Amino acid sequence: MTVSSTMLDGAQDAPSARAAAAVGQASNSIRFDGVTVAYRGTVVLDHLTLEVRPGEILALIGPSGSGKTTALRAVAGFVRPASGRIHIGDVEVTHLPPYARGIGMVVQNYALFPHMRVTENVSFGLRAQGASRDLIADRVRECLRIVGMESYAHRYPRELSGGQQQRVAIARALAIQPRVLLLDEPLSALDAQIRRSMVEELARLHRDLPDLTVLYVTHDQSEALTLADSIAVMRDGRLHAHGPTGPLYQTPPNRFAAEFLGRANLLPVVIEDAGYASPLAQVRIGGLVLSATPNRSLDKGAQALLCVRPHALSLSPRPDHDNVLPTTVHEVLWQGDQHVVTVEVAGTVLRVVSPPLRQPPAIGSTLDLHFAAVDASLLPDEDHP
Ligand SMILES: Nc1ncnc2c1ncn2[C@@H]1O[C@H](COP(=O)(O)OP(=O)(O)OP(=O)(O)O)[C@@H](O)[C@H]1O
Repeated sequence: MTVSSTMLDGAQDAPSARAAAAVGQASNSIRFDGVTVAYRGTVVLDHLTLEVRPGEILALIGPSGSGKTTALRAVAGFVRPASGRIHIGDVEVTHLPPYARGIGMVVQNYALFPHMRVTENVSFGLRAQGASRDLIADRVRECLRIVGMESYAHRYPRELSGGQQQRVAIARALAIQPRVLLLDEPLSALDAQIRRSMVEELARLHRDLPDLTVLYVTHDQSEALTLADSIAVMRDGRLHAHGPTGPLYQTPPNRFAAEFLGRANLLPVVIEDAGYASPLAQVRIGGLVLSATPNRSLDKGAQALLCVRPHALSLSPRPDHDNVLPTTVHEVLWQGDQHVVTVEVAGTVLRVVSPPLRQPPAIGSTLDLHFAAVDASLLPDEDHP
């Protein structure tokens, strides 16, 4: 499943070549319109409608088996949808063969040709397209420069580390100048430290190539939050949430998205004032009223979940923190660069992440938490619809 072997092998017939040229000319968005994929009658991608806008990185995240790779393979042309349509730019590619779609692809296990040197691996797609020697030399040099691998051009894959092999795989995918780059868990075979530096490199790569549209499949929410302009959350073959990264993290639309995008404290509350006439909603927990960012789908009297991220809860008052929540301390953990304090309020356990504390609170003591209404969003309580 490599870009070189599977997508570029073989001669292109004339209509496919024309379509490929058209894909190259059109704007470089990726659009799924009601795409359904089934394996032996089992639906694994269910009416996916989603757009990756030109030049953005969209991270497709979700648990194992949620359909992320299937969606990406449908764009690549390795999976044929049972229904729905896929466009790259203005061109419908649903029925085009993989090599005619104008895409680059990088998968988890590098998939470099072991018997070819780095240069030959990177130039493979261009050679299959019949590009001139001068063009190939220029492109290979440029792509190896982009991924910082110029000085390894004559090595074989076995002479490279995992991170270096993945850089070569990225250079190979970029060599054909794709409008769209598909990345399927590209970092998951690497150890944690190299993964972090590769995330930074991918962010730099995207700054260097701002027109490149990237569909990035990962199950790692921190990679998605770091790299992506927008995030789509999948579950059981369905799209569960989609939006720009910051707002989606800050105001997730449902419990699954809130918890999949990072640690979320979810406190059951009742809507006291939905906030239609004011910038903030008011919610009640026991005898206490707190303010939060309104959710237009939640009316007065509805049961809801107040969502606050652990680092948005503070142990001391701040001028912009308008909410005070009295709690009881359950546990205090020092983790070097931070303290994690677990507290309880009205039967719900909350997690607070704080910079290291000189005087951590005692277990069993009462502790006021402070937080800003803008850091508190409201979700429907699916257990009490
Ligand atoms: N070729 C296939 N034949 C039959 N079932 C398949 C095939 N490929 C994938 N599936 C099934 O489709 C569902 C979705 O798989 P997919 O690989 O898209 O999930 P994913 O979200 O990418 O998971 P992971 O994070 O584990 O890679 C799974 O239940 C999987 O078992």
